[in-house]
Amino acid sequence: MSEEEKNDKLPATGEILCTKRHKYEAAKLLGKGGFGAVFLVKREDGENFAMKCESYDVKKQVLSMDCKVLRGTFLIQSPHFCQVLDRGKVVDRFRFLIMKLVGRNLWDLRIDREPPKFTLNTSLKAAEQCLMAIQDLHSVGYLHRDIKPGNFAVGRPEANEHHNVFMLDFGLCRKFAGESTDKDLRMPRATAPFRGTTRYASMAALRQIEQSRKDDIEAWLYMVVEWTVGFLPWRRLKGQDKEEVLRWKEDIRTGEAYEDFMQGLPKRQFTEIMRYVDTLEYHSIPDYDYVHYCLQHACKQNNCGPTDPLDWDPGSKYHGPTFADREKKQKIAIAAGKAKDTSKEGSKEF
Ligand SMILES: Nc1ncnc2c1ncn2[C@@H]1O[C@H](COP(=O)(O)OP(=O)(O)OP(=O)(O)O)[C@@H](O)[C@H]1O
Repeated sequence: MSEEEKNDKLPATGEILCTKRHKYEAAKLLGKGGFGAVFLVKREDGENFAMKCESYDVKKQVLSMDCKVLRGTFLIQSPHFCQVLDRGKVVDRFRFLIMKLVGRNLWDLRIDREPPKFTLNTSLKAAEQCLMAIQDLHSVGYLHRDIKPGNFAVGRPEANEHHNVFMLDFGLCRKFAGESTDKDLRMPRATAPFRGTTRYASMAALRQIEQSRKDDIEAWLYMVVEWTVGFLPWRRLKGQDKEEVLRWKEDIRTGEAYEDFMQGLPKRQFTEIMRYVDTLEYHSIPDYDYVHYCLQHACKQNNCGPTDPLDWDPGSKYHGPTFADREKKQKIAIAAGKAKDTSKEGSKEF
């Protein structure tokens, strides 16, 4: 099937899509995949949203996974996920969901810089938010399995959300908690087909071993290193070069390759994170607080202040969500007896 045939079922710019509640006009294509696309849409009241659509031709439906995951993260009121506001379908063509519109993704934001890297302050602050997003996703029982900079975006400046990082694209998510009432961890499969992006994939994923929470953290680490240094040593290798990328990832753990890899990074804290991640096993519950503590330590050692500005908003004090805010909010909610301590759910029950 040609690209055109694959996509001719998707909406055209200017097309009007109706749900039971609203009408939306497809205004602009924001991103396109094999059997799906994301559009900027305008609601009849003039408000802008993002519409993610999936063609009926798709072999494996993933839009329902986006929905399930985003319902879970909405229930815990995580600030790192877009709320789904509406959904619908155009029979025989595509299904769609309407969600909060966010801004630029963290791949594009880095690539546009000269040299293409973030300041250490920005890398560490974005790293903290992405870690919280991963922790929230795990707390509702899902693994992401495709942690990469293109799957994180900042909010829109018009909405004053550009200090907030959002996680996107749940098409490769997998529920790691069993369906039984005691929420046991699912049994790992003997081998698991590769899911993810070679450049950021964990060593276990590249070896086709069933992924678990630690693998999202390992991928997060490669992403943060790329932001900070501007590249990863295996940047020239392609998606199909899995064995070579795996060899690189093994090599950077010792000797000369380790020393080179740590160039330009807060060496002590990044070594601690890498060594810590390497101690984790399939069943391990990552100690997110410990990883966060290492990031905080890296900030302090390098004079990155809590309100130092982000690279994409150099004129304003940083006001994005932090670990400290989250703990404060939880304490207030728990004290008021209004909320369950869901952030720790993963660690207690799974
Ligand atoms: N809520 C949103 N607001 C604005 N832009 C978005 C939103 N969701 C996704 N996008 C943009 O559309 C692109 C594709 O989105 P997403 O990753 O969810 O879809 P996909 O079809 O699975 O894409 P891919 O195959 O590239 O991962 C993203 O990189 C992002 O730039």
